[in-house]
Amino acid sequence: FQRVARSVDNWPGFRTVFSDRTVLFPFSVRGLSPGPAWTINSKYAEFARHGWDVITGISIYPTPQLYIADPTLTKEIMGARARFPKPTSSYALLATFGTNILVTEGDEWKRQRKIAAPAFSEKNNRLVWDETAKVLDDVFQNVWGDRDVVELDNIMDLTVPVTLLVIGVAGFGRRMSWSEDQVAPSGHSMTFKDAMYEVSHHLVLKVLFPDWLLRWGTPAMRHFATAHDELMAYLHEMVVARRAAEVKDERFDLMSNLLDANEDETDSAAKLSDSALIGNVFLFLVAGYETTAHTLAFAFTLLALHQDEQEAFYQNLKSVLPTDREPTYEDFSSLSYSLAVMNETLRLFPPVLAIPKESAEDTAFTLTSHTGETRTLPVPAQTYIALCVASMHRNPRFWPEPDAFRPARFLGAYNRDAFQPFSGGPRGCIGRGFGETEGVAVLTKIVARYKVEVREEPGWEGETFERRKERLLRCGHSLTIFPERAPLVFRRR
Ligand code: HEM
Repeated sequence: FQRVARSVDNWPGFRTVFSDRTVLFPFSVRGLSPGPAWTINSKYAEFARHGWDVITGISIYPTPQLYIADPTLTKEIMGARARFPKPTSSYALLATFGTNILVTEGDEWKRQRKIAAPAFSEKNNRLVWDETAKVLDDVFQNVWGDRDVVELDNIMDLTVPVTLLVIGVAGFGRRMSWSEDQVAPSGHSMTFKDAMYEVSHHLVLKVLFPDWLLRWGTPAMRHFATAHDELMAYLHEMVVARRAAEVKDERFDLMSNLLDANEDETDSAAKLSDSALIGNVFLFLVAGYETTAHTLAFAFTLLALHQDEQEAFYQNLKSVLPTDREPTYEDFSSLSYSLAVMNETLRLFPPVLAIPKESAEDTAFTLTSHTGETRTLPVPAQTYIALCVASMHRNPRFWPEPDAFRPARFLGAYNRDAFQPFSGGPRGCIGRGFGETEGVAVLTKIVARYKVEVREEPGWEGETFERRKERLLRCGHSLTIFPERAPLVFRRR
């Protein structure tokens, strides 16, 4: 412990038994562990307390950890892939369906990214918009019908199914409707939607328990094991069906694009194996819906809490779409307010709280403290580095009133390096366009039609605004963070 602390020159930070990465101790207990979600729970406070935008973590791990909330250093590390590669073990649980672009590094990552990148094309973004619009029209007409007031026990009951339906069709060419997909098709014991939801929400079980225990354990474990098998079977079927299709009609969903790019690869050594194809398809599925579903859930909750901000957003939508015309993909560039609402939500609640990197070699950073002191921090090889975007997004040096919800701050100039919900550099999010297109389409179409409010519930009368905000925005944590329970009302305008 002393040796590890000395290796980083006793730089201030956490001194705990467990680190925030210890899966078997995922709690925040003073002196024992900061807990896995400390960056969102304490926001910027730990950095403010120590007076530096870089702090350390010394624990039972044999190597130190660095936590960074400084934009310039964050950008430098994201841009230098060879010096600061990804510790691929951090994402071991996302490799359970096969190797993929997120869990690889070096030449293997390059090979996979080359084949995966063309899938995220402009044509795919257009498809995302059109399909999102269709899913929402189905909800408006067939699920909410002519009701003027729709009450939801939890906003996730809307955003999760919508984003699953969108990734189903724009990711895999599998069109489903809200009500049709309630019954499992023959040969399956679970619907695709349910299998996907269960697996991504409880993926951590796969790391904690061996397969035999999952199959014979508690009902919850067995349910997870079944969902895992079902999802694997669905993914195989989808790849096989697409391969076997006699006529390959022009399709722009991610999976078709990925399979086409793999078949077009002339260098057979560069082609992806079946396992890598399934692994990437699974990754697109998880990365493609959960991040966006959770961001939209926070966005609607924030809009419901901040009626004045919602009104400003709505007035802007009326000016962009004056004749109550339905928005189309061509409107995307005019819908900068919708993107600003999404960005402000991503600033306050970035789904990926911290981006993991490690130092490939011994190096050092020269840093300046909040009081102007300059010091050099030695960084030994194999130091684990967490780019704490959730804390950086609340750093008051770059974000005035950092805890306030103010979408308009994204309409003017802002420090782009201090806003990294999608990471950046060569390993930045490949699905950013997909996520932004879907997010803007959902926010625009719903807020143009419905006013969103917090549902009044018995037992909470007389609650202060601060208390209500705290209750509705309390975070749960699966692969990404989400609002634990936010009951909202959608009122027809
Ligand atoms: C709000 C939406 C989204 C957010 C905030 C987000 C965030 C991120 C972040 C932070 C990373 C970097 C992770 C790391 O380096 O450890 C990442 C990578 C990735 N994302 Fe996203 N993402 C979003 C939507 C999507 C969507 C819709 C897809 C696909 C349909 C997607 C696919 C991927 C893939 C494949 C990678 C790995 C890229 C690589 O390592 O080369 N993401 N995303």
